Amino acid sequence: MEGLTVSFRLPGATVRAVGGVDFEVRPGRCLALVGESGCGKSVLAHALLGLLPGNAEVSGRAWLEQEGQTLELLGAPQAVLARRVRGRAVGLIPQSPATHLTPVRTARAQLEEALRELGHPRPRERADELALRQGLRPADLDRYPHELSGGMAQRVANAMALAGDPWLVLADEPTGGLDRPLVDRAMDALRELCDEGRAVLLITHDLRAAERVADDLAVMYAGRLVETGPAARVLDRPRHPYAAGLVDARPDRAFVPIPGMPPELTRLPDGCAFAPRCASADAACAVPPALEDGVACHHPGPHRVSRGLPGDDPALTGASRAAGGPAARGLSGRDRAREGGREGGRA
Ligand SMILES: Nc1ncnc2c1ncn2[C@@H]1O[C@H](COP(=O)(O)OP(=O)(O)OP(=O)(O)O)[C@@H](O)[C@H]1O
Ligand code: NI
Repeated sequence: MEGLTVSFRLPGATVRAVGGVDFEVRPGRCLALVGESGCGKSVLAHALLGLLPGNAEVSGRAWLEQEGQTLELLGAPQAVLARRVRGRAVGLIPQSPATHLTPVRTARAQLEEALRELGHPRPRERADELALRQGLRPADLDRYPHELSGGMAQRVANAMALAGDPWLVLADEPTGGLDRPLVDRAMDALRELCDEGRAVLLITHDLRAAERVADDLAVMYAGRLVETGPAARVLDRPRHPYAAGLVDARPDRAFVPIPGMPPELTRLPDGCAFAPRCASADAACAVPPALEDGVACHHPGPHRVSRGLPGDDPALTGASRAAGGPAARGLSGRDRAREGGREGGRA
């Protein structure tokens, strides 16, 4: 994706929801896009699939490269997006799953219909398989949407997104309404998708969930990326003051909110959008910083961040503490690399 920009025209104002975002998601990898509510994460995902309303102006380029074929998504006609992209090459796990299910038909009817439309030969068996993979019992699919808890509706939506065997999965807050064990399970399911060779873009507020699954992290603020890099590095040693603030705001870390509020997207400051909330801001910040070497800041850290809740073993991260320490976990390759790196650092 290069220079993805989205503005919404409103009477008397323009909302600049996404302001020139570049990134890449590769097969077998998970990129987590994190940032506060309203920073443009869902708009970005919807732009890729041609799902924005008529008052949206989109510019930039986004190439979907699959099996030697390249499709530029932002300029693609709706018919092409409908036939080749949505639900097929790209699966979207929507942010409010319950609103995407029809109330008058069972989850199974809707999932099997999606599978039939995709030409699946055995929709019933495949629906059961998709349900089991999400930790649902096949019988749960026979419920109507109002009979599903929020967490179950979420898992039905996840199953629907995977029905077409997508190559790229856009998971927009796929853990809404799930408690921690189910969040962990949902993240492990995303990890499996990566390990099968799919690309995953995870959109989340939940840094602990991101830490569990993501290879790479992109931190978004007021429609722009402020820091990108390997997830473990960004979470351990963030360089942008906003990224450091997000880490310290984690409920399983210092739990200190970032002071102030994000700017209005109709009246963005001329310089760095984070400057009004930033302890390091000075005159240099009147000029908007470009993203260079993975950070968009005139005074990049490394910043010291909290390692755990007060009184906890500071050597353990939140995720490893919850799981009983690194040794207690079945570590993924990414985790092993990270833990290995840490051991290496100590030695
Ligand atoms: N159709 C629209 N018209 C005008 N503004 C819009 C429209 N859709 C979204 N916006 C604005 O774009 C901005 C980004 O919204 P978006 O939904 O992408 O945020 P988000 O990062 O996904 O937040 P959350 O974490 O709460 O889901 C918000 O300020 C929102 O109000
Ligand atoms: Ni959103």
